[in-house]
Amino acid sequence: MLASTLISEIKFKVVSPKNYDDFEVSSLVSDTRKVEENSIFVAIKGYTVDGHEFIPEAIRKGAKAIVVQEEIDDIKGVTIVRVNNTNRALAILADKFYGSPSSSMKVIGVTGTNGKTTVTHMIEAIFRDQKDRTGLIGTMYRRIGEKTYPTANTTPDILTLQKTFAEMKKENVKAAAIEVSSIALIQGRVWGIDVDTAVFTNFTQDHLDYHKTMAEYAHAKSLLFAQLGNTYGNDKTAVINIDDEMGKNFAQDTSAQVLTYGIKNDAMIKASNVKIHSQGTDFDLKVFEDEYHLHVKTVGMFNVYNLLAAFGAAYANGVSIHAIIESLEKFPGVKGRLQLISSDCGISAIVDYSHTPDGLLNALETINEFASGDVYCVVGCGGDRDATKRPKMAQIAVEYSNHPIFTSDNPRTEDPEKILDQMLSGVPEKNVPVYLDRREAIQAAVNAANPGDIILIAGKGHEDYQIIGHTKHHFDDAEKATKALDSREGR
Ligand SMILES: CC(=O)N[C@H]1[C@@H](OP(=O)(O)OP(=O)(O)OC[C@H]2O[C@@H](n3ccc(=O)[nH]c3=O)[C@H](O)[C@@H]2O)O[C@H](CO)[C@@H](O)[C@@H]1O[C@H](C)C(=O)N[C@@H](C)C(=O)N[C@H](CCC(=O)O)C(=O)O
Ligand SMILES: Nc1ncnc2c1ncn2[C@@H]1O[C@H](COP(=O)(O)OP(=O)(O)OP(=O)(O)O)[C@@H](O)[C@H]1O
Ligand SMILES: N[C@H](CCC[C@H](N)C(=O)O)C(=O)O
Ligand SMILES: [Mg+2]
Repeated sequence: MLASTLISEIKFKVVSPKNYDDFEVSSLVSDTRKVEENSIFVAIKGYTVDGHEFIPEAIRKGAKAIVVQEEIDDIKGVTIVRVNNTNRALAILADKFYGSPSSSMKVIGVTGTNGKTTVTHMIEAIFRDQKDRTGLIGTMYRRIGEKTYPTANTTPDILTLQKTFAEMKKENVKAAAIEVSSIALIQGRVWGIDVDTAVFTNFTQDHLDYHKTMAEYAHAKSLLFAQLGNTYGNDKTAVINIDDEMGKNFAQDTSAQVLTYGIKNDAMIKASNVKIHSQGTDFDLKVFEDEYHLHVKTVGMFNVYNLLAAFGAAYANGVSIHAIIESLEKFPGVKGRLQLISSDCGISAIVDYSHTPDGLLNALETINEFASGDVYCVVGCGGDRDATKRPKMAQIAVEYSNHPIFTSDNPRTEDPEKILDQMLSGVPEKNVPVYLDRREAIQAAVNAANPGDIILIAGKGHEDYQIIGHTKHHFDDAEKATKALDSREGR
């Protein structure tokens, strides 16, 4: 594609020199480490560094045009495009450069504090069963059909995102489910993505290190719905949990058509008579006036909400009710979400990715529904993340389990002892055992438990690593739990 074709996409800009030499663009990049001959380099002001500082490097490596938001001196042989906001320019350029791939498929964006990964996997499963080629982008991976690719963020940066959609288009993907984090919404990582259906799961505390207040966090989440569709009638749909107060606001504010779901309130898609067992859940489902009964493999009230969300997304995209129900009934769950590790010694471990107060509360309430013995809870909190979650998660572990054990999650660059002290500050009157080493905490729970007891290992779910400082070490809760339970069997 010619540079002039791309540059003309940005309406409001200053280009110097005015009569620049056109060239065939080899790549569009925002990271100088990826610049090659004939790249366009977009300088982004980041949280750690300012991309404008790397302009000399970009030019050395062969960039022929630079997009900036600061005034810079002319550079011989280089076209400079100055805009008001380089993030926005990058979104416009990326969509054009990759040929607007998201417009060629159904895109379902899922946002909310908890449940995004679970709901996107449920949606993927429904469309797969329709024999549609599917795409999935989220915390665990990017997946196109059967192929998975690693990912650094829950919602990737705009270039990775557009590149992934371009690959999906090439692979003839018909429906893609994508997790949209609040941080991504604030940073404009989904600008230019043609989202057809926006799903809201729930709103509780997380990420206050980043958003500072719950109001700002809510504003971030609202953007997905505010940005959906246009001010005229359209075919976009917002699928909204109406039992959540914030959901009511989003339903009120979007110009898209709204499909509501819930259990407590009068929703278009409504579950009732929910019965939770250790191996599954039963409930009645009403879709407008029609009634159905579901027996699903996923456990817990919160998963009923996730199922309703996925149902809504598929229904909004024309999948038949019977087909959706069939897919949801056989959905096996997601790795690290209430993942059961059974053993011959009669003690069960459950690995769960609950890393927010509400997530932990839900996981423990669900386990308490079917636990016949005592409940242990091994839990820690991540470093370089919302510190105000720590005392709250500690309180929930103490209140909703018989035997809380505190340990490290991903300390990242924080001192793990300080994180544990902040957890303990939430339960000053309790004498909770503390193990800095997560493996030892899991082993201690297994050693102390009796047959019939359940051990919840919360916070890291599918993660197969522990981040200490800037280094990722191999660590897998399920693997450690299996090993500890095996050692117990041998006794
Ligand atoms: C705070 C935050 O969101 N940071 C994100 C941000 O990084 P940053 O602003 O620090 O980038 P930077 O290092 O300052 O670089 C600025 C610019 O200079 C460029 N650069 C940099 C170095 C160089 O040599 N040359 C160069 O050109 C960079 O490519 C970039 O364009 O942009 C990066 C690229 O898009 C992200 O990967 C990174 O996410 C970091 C890893 C992160 O931890 N983010 C978390 C907080 C996050 O986004 N989480 C959400 C929610 C999780 C959930 O709830 O599931 C997520 O969506 O993952
Ligand atoms: N609908 C829900 N409501 C409340 N808690 C939930 C819900 N769904 C899942 N959880 C809890 O939150 C944990 C994380 O679930 P999931 O990974 O699906 O959420 P997520 O929104 O993708 O999280 P992240 O923000 O890390 O991407 C689960 O292990 C479970 O304990
Ligand atoms: N996507 C979430 C994951 C948290 C997982 C937990 N194990 C932690 O490290 O805090 C985040 O980045 O906040
Ligand atoms: Mg997720």
